[in-house]
Amino acid sequence: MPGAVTLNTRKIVILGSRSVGKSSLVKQFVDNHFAESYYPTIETSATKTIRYQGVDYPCELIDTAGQDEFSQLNSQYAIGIHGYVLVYSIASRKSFEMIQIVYDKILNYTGLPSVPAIIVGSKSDLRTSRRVDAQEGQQLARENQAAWIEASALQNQNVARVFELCLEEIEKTNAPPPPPKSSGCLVM
Ligand SMILES: Nc1nc2c(ncn2[C@@H]2O[C@H](COP(=O)(O)OP(=O)(O)OP(=O)(O)O)[C@@H](O)[C@H]2O)c(=O)[nH]1
Repeated sequence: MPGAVTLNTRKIVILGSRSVGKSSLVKQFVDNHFAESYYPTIETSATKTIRYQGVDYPCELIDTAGQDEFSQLNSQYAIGIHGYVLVYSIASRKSFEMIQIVYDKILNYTGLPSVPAIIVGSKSDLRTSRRVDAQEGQQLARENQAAWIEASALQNQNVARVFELCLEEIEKTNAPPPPPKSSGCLVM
């Protein structure tokens, strides 16, 4: 049933500064379409099924308005959310610096030590205007136990990977802990 909420439904929120390409990533992923024109988002939601380890997960992708350091995190983006796509533009240091601020707001709101997340360096096609090195993105992700990738909605590069990796982060957290290692010694 289209749009039905099932046990497998996962809610993913896309956050980041204004104009970093959040809507463009979602549009490219869901509709295979890229628009040059810029319309600031208020909030939209789209659904697409993503497969992970042979299981289909209908994912609700919640595309948000751009944040700045003064924006308050809407409670809707903290409660009942399974995973986060945190987007900066590789051509904007300010948008990169916003990632930690937004991530900390999520932790603050949820009271959790970490949440399933992927940090995305968007507009990777803008090579000559690059202001954030790949290594910096990777390090930020490591520090926050998040995944990381660079993507271009314009060139449709790594766009599907963004959402697949986010789902992977979510399901890693949901996975039961591995069985304890056998010591080779059985205590009866
Ligand atoms: N070169 C390039 N431009 C992009 C890319 N993705 C988005 N853009 C452009 O960047 C501008 C902003 O894109 P949006 O997707 O609307 O950005 P947003 O983050 O949703 O913006 P807000 O709704 O204000 O938060 C638009 O003019 C897009 O065409 C990309 O991968 N490469």
